[in-house]
Amino acid sequence: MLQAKNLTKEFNGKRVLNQVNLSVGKGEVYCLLGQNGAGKTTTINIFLGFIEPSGGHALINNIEVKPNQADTNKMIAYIPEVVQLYGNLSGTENLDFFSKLAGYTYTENGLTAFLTKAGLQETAHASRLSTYSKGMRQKVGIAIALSKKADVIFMDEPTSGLDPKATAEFTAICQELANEGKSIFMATHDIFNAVNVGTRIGIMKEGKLIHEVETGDINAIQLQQLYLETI
Ligand SMILES: Nc1ncnc2c1ncn2[C@@H]1O[C@H](COP(=O)(O)OP(=O)(O)OP(=O)(O)O)[C@@H](O)[C@H]1O
Repeated sequence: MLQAKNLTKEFNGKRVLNQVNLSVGKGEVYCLLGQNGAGKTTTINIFLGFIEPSGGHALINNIEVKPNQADTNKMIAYIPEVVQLYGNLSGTENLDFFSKLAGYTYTENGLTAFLTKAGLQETAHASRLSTYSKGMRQKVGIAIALSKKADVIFMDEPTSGLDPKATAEFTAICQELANEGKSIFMATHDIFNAVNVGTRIGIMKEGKLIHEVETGDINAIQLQQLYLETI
């Protein structure tokens, strides 16, 4: 579903991604760890078509990603650390707006179903976004991803600043999405959550993917040790 082949990026002659190879299949959750500046967001930005690689290939469903390319853009969704929504619109109205922007129109019931599936309690659907917590905003972000029928969901530090309950809810939703066949690619600093939600974990250092481990093979303490030895 998602593949990086020798992905390389330079900014002003400085190499920030160096021959990165990775793949995320249907139903997999890939968690990418690495220090600040390791290259995690740059990797995501190439897949989102925000920036062009200097070398190598980024593929979604075997189609090469190019900036502003509708083909791959319609297969993906992006959930940033803080989901940007309209504060004076409700959850339902935001979802209606953003799903229409992606070319989909749903009935009120359809919108409600996406929000509920994303874990947003029904009493909040009609409330203005300005009253939502960070975790609730992310649920609207997930509902938008579902409404776009995205195959691949990119997330950048999605659990940063979430309380443990919101993190656990978020993890459960990610697992459900993966069970339904979505591919999830997540940049994170949260080692514990990576072990909980990930099927595979990558550790990046200075633009290179140094380690890849299957989560079945490692616990959080071991992963923390490997991370500290690596970075
Ligand atoms: N537009 C840009 N122009 C120049 N340098 C950039 C640009 N974007 C990123 N970089 C540099 O590329 C490197 C990788 O940055 P990136 O944001 O991908 O790291 P990261 O692993 O996501 O870090 P963080 O955990 O802080 O989000 C850093 O040295 C950063 O300064």
